Amino acid sequence: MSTEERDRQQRGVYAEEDIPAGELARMAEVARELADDVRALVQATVLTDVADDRIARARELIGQATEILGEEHHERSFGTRFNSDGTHRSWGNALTGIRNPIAPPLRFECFPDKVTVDVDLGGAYEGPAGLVHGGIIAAVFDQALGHATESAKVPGMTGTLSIRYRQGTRLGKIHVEAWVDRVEGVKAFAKGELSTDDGLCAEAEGVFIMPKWARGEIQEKVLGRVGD
Ligand SMILES: CCCCCCCC/C=C\CCCCCCCC(=O)SCCNC(=O)CCNC(=O)[C@H](O)C(C)(C)COP(=O)(O)OP(=O)(O)OC[C@H]1O[C@@H](n2cnc3c(N)ncnc32)[C@H](O)[C@@H]1OP(=O)(O)O
Repeated sequence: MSTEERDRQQRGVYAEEDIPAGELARMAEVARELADDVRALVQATVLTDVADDRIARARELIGQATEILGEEHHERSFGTRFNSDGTHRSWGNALTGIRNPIAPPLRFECFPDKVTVDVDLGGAYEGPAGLVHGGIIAAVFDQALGHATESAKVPGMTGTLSIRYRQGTRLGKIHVEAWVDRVEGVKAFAKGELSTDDGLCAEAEGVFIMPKWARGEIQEKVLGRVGD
């Protein structure tokens, strides 16, 4: 596939919608509840200690649920949908997506100078025994620093991300802060810190770049709207 064809396809993932606010709120509630249930299922799967016959029964039920959910579905991914009311939604996002059970999910608070997020990472996010997986920490930072750039109206895709793991992050509650350090043209340099009751656990810095294919129309849309 040529670069032009790939860029065209990538721009096409950004869909336009016209859903009334009340209907959107209802859809969000349904999506959240389903993802919460499946997240609980993931946690139960990791931690279960029941006998084989109970696992076989659970698998039967999970199979039925998967079949029902698959009756109608999006083709490949949820993408980002721009609504006529000025919001956009990325409900499939692996870290924040409200209908994605893989997402912890992260819910950011935005301040003029930074974004913050508090989340409880349970047994499904384990790396070293009892500790959060380093790749999960990197993913959380990627999203948090990315969110800081979006909040500061200089959004971009991750060009480079580096992380300094200072001490193991115990499974449980984490607090993350991220902010934009400086901007140079299409590049936003962001930084972040992750802490727990044990203190500072990891620090990150990264470069977020508005890609060539998104400069212009898509850039304007993203900058002009709020979303989840
Ligand atoms: C709708 C708009 C879409 C974009 C905005 C997103 C909206 C944000 C919305 C919501 C935020 C939510 C938060 C998201 C968080 C999650 C983020 C991720 O997981 S992103 C997935 C992982 N990252 C990738 O897959 C990137 C893959 N790489 C690329 O696409 C390109 O290589 C890209 C965009 C990084 C740069 O390519 P070029 O062609 O568009 O830009 P060129 O013109 O070559 O470079 C511009 C400048 O950047 C430097 N640069 C290029 N690549 C770099 C790199 N990897 N690291 C550092 N600098 C780099 C260059 O040297 C140049 O600098 P000089 O202007 O000359 O000073």
